[in-house]
Amino acid sequence: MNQSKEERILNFVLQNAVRGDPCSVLEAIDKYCSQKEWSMNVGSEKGLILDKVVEEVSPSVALELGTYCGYSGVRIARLLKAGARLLTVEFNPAFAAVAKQVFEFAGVQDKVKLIEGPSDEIIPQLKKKYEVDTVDFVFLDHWKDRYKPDTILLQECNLLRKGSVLLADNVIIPGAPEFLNYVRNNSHFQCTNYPAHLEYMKASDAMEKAVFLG
Ligand SMILES: O=C(NCCO)c1cc(-c2ccc(F)cc2)cc(O)c1O
Ligand SMILES: [Mg+2]
Repeated sequence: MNQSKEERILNFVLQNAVRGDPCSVLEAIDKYCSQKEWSMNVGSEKGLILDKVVEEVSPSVALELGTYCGYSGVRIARLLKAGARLLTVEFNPAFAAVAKQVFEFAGVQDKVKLIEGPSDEIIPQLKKKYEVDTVDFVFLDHWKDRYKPDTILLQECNLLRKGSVLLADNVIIPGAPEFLNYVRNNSHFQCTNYPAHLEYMKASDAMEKAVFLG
């Protein structure tokens, strides 16, 4: 049966990266997706913005919505302090299967809990089923029309605390206009825009940071 693009990316990692070396996994994915097949990983330019925000927040509990092949999950997990953890949510089972193997190859599997299913079902389970009190950092990179409803749901489930940081990918391409309007016109969020480019392309994109003020 023909391989999927995501399986081709995984195989390139297995053959070109170094087991247990997260940076080599990121480099391999960026090399494959810039030279062979474009794919929707956050990439190295926006990845540096992600790194800086994660280092600034130094989260004990990080949440990622939209795992895909695990590229941003590896980026986040490699920066977590001892004992900190990343919960990452992926709706697509085929993507989740690839991401699981990427996390294991990178050696970050002990810091990462990969949860398969729709974010609107999983978010309300985080406290009781996944033993979360509040989340310190959220990376939004899933379906763009889910950014706003899931931000509201996180608040309704009391998962945000004063200072919780949301970082959203793709607020220009594909775009998340409802989310941008929501957080930018909401007195409970302090927003910052980070202009960049679409991964592996010249087109403009941006990330938006929204700090919850409580
Ligand atoms: O849909 C996305 N993510 C959720 C997947 O479950 C996504 C899409 C794109 C993109 C696609 C097609 C195009 F033409 C331009 C951008 C980029 C991204 O970074 C993304 O995260
Ligand atoms: Mg994205």
